[in-house]
Amino acid sequence: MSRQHDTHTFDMFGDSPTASAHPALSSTPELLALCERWVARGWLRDLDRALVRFLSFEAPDAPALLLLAAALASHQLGRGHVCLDLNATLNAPDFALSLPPEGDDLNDPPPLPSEVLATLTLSEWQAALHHPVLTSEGPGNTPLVVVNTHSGSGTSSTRLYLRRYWQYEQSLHQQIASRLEAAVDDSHQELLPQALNILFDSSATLDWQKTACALAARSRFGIITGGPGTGKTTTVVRLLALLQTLQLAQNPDQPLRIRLAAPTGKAAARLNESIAGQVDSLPLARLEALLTNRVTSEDETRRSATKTRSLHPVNEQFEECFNTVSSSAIAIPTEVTTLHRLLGARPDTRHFRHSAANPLALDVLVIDEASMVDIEMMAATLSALPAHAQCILLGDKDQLASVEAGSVLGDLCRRADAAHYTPATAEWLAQATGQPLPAEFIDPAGQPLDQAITMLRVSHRFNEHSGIGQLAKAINQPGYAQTEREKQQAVSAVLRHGYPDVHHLVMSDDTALDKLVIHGSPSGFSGNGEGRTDHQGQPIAPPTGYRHYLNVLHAQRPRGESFEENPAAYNAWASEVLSAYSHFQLLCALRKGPWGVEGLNQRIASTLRREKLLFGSDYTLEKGWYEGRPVLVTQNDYGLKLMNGDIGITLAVPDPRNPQQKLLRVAFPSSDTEKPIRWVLPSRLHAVETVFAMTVHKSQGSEFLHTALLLPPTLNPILTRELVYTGITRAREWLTVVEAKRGVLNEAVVREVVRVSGVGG
Ligand SMILES: Nc1ncnc2c1ncn2[C@@H]1O[C@H](COP(=O)(O)OP(=O)(O)OP(=O)(O)O)[C@@H](O)[C@H]1O
Repeated sequence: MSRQHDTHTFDMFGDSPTASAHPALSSTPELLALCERWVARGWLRDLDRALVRFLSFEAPDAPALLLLAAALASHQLGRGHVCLDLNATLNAPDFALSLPPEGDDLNDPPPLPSEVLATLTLSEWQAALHHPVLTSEGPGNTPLVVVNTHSGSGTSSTRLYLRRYWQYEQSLHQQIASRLEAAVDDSHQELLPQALNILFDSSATLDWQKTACALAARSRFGIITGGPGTGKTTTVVRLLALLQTLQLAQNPDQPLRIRLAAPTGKAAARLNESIAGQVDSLPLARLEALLTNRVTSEDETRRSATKTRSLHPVNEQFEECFNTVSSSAIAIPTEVTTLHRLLGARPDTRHFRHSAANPLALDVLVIDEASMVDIEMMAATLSALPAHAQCILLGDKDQLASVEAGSVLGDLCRRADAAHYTPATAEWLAQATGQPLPAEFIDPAGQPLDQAITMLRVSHRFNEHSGIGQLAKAINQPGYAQTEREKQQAVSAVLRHGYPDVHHLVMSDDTALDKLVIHGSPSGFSGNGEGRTDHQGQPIAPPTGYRHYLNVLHAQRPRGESFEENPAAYNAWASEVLSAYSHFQLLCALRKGPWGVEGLNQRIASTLRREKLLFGSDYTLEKGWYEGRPVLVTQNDYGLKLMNGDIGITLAVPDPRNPQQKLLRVAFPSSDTEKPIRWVLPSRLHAVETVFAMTVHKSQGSEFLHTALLLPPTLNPILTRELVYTGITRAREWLTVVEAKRGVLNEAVVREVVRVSGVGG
């Protein structure tokens, strides 16, 4: 439902809405009544209504149109938008505001935004936003900020912010701009090409990983973005070795203090694991030799120098603080923390211990999974960085953004596909990396931010024979490169092509979904999914459904010994069950209704019970605890050492007081090699949900051997290109795309999340 707005219906007698306008546009009591109805229906939050009341109390003369805009700006914040975009709202009110929300049956609904705003013009709304007490166009202390922008093509747009979020955006702009302006000390940059050549094998084609390292090393702010398996982690580990080498060339006794962070505990744990593996393969000895040779030759030429410079492995105190690899002078950290911990979250306040007034003690900060960092956290983090520090963001710009307000990485990387490197950057890169840049990536009008971003473009996990990789590529083609129709055709072509790792399932009846969740529907893959090998020639386990982990659970249960007598046997069993669970995961877009997590969880539990894979009454299957119940942790619990996103499986173990009886315990994997399983009493778990079905939002940062992405039969504002992309890229080896009704996928892939903000634009 989109309509064009012009000023032709503008009231010739002034800025008030036309006579046919909805009464809530011109009367504050009517507007408050409308807000009440929207709140009662769950369309607005209490908070949104409270804001309107507060503003109308502070400024009784405020026009209803302004109050409405404030209510909607607050509503948009709750949906992840930093501000209200008036143009987008008027063009497609219900879509822009995602109303009615998911799960509303539309029985006797209150007026839809499209009805309320039907006669309103942009200029009427803009005019109503001028108010001396409530709004300003920037600095000041009004609760709201109006930002008008004019593009070169003559179009104007208006955004309304709650002041706090405008300030976050300003702070982010300033922080990034000042970091981009400040040059990194490059007195030892002549080492750069040599160190890069040690870290990267020579390549006949352009090595974007090498480019990324070079660019990130010359700036105090850098972004490395790329899809799954493009080597973000590999690159950043090499980058850290590079930065440390350049630093030690400058000052052998003062290694860089490097910290690694991620937005969630789960993401931090994942990076932790992959970094530890990657650091071992670094050519540290060759980098050290480069430094030592250099020190020696310098000393020879500068015979007058009194201080002999040599490389020492870093001292113990440094190691302890920064958890670095110790055997080398080139200290690379291996421990990843959450941003909350890094900044020093304090209970009951949104302020952190570290801020501009008390900056972090570090020289380099790497933030992984940066697409999940919201604007408030990003602004707080950049403010807490010392001026000299380098900040590097890693992430996939095309993934869904954080659930909180702001899509900072996506916004900053809007121009990353075409790179836009200036000729000066291209020349510098050619010298540093020995690789000339193709002309298509060079743009004399490139902006400073463009020069600090590298997009990794080659997936080392999905090659051209991988349907998962090809589908991700087809979905992600930038809008300027093709029409919507072309994108839909490209996506359909991948699905029709018959790639061995992708199964497209259009549900004709209910049994298809049941078969999928039980068996994984291997017959949907060529050769029943048998006989595939990975790039190292290792066999890939065929696609499975939930029967697999439940079979492991029942077949491998330790017999004869109690938990206390042989904890190792129970730990081994739980590890096998957890590993088998990671072979399959059903993802869906929605939370509510039969196609949402809630309905699907009930349905799948009943199906598995019918199959005699789960046992328990209906009640316990839906809500209670039963053996085999997989649960997802939805909030960090530092006491239990469980992180938001962790998955555990409920297992029955003999009761030590009466071994004939069973007790339920939830088994979670742990990184502690001594205690590989964390056994938790169900009663201690307060923030968990059953996870036979998981929303795509919750799946971010996780991967499953076989991922099935289920799309509901009708379109919904949640169904977008980013959601489909994020869902399919959770698949490591097997992907089933399930359409409850043919055509929904095609519609979804051409709908972009339009996160509204002024970041990056
Ligand atoms: N230049 C390369 N040549 C060959 N293999 C590579 C290269 N870079 C990365 N890889 C391999 O590709 C796989 C994925 O790399 P990596 O984990 O660094 O990617 P990523 O982008 O961080 O992945 P994710 O999306 O899971 O976060 C790893 O097995 C890694 O060893």
